[in-house]
Amino acid sequence: MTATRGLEGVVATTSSISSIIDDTLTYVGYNIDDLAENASFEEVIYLLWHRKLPTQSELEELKNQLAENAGLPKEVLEHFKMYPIDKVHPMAALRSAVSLLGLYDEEADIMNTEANYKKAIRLQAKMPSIVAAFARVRKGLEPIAPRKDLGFAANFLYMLSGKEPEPIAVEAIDKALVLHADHELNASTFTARVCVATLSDVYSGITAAIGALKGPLHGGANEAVMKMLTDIGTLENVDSYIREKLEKKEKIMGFGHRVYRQGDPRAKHLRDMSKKLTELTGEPHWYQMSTQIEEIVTGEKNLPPNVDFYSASVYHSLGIDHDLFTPIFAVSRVSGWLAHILEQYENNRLIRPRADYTGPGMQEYVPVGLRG
Ligand SMILES: CC(=O)SCCNC(=O)CCNC(=O)[C@H](O)C(C)(C)COP(=O)(O)OP(=O)(O)OC[C@H]1O[C@@H](n2cnc3c(N)ncnc32)[C@H](O)[C@@H]1OP(=O)(O)O
Ligand SMILES: O=C([O-])CC(=O)C(=O)O
Repeated sequence: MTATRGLEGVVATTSSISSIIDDTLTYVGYNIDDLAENASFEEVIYLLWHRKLPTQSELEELKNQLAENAGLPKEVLEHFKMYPIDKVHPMAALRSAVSLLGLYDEEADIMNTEANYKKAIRLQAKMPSIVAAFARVRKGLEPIAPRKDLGFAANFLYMLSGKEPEPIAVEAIDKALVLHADHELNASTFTARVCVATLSDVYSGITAAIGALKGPLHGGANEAVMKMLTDIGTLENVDSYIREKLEKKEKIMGFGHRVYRQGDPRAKHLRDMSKKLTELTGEPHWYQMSTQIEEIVTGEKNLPPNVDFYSASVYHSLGIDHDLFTPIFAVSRVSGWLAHILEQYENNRLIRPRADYTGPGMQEYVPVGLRG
């Protein structure tokens, strides 16, 4: 048995949800460029869960279901107040809150297709409410109840700030949600599938996936990119900062990808948004620094930016706290995780690979008193 490090190139399942072929990303056969330009996030959720775009009435029904289910049980809101709130990362709070939600869902362990679909709606609906509520509670502010008349992206921004968001902010968040919704068998989606393949419940699968997304080699990279931009500070510092990191063989966050070779097709949409939004906020240096970093890293290492790179300056320009960047990724990606969880249940087999053992050979047990 020979191990493939990081399971690179290993095909671990079939799936009809999204594909990456020759650096082209599609959701159910629709090119991500087409969806980013034209589809709303709610349409994408429907697409991932039903493998078809919704009719107008199907879309309205989904939007109503999401709006109806966006409220949080008071126990979850109360729980936030018990956290050491100034030390807790919002991804850890989200992970704990989703796990807690499972305790208050009477259908949590009912495993039929209908009950699982209803849980998918509830989780998708409540994720932005959790992120927004935690973001406010930690600042000593009251959580804001979701509004039924707002779309998914607008409601999220409204719950964060308490103000009706500008159309340009809604458009940017909606597009970011579309771009992050699914991505074949990435680490967090694989985690979700491994978890539920034991026939564990949906809440366990999503809790596990949030844990996997949190790491800086995956979803956590967007926050790390903003930290790097902040550390660099000025355009003049970019060159020396990046070249020094490369010389020390340190990774530049937001670059590289396990699957894409020529580049991540999502990055250009975020780059365009970053340019537009940073100009609008009067802080074009974030975009300029980012393009300068891209030039050096592609030139020196031939590594193109991934989805996390330009999303950092996009979210920053929308006034979002930097440690909420990865939770926003989760608010979107939960749609993909749920699609994969439902797909796994439909055709389940336990996921259990092997390990190439590298420890010592057979040893004789020695009682503790006789050990040297
Ligand atoms: C939504 C997402 O999850 S997108 C990915 C988000 N993560 C990041 O942006 C973190 C930075 N990027 C990385 O760490 C990697 O490119 C990953 C994790 C995305 C992919 O990792 P892998 O396919 O395992 O590649 P691996 O880490 O083995 O790197 C291969 C080589 O490229 C180099 N490399 C890869 N990414 C980078 C980077 N961002 N900066 C500098 N060098 C890099 C590695 O140092 C390694 O070089 P070596 O062969 O000389 O040792
Ligand atoms: O596919 C991956 O390995 C990581 C990624 O880009 C994503 O999850 O969006």
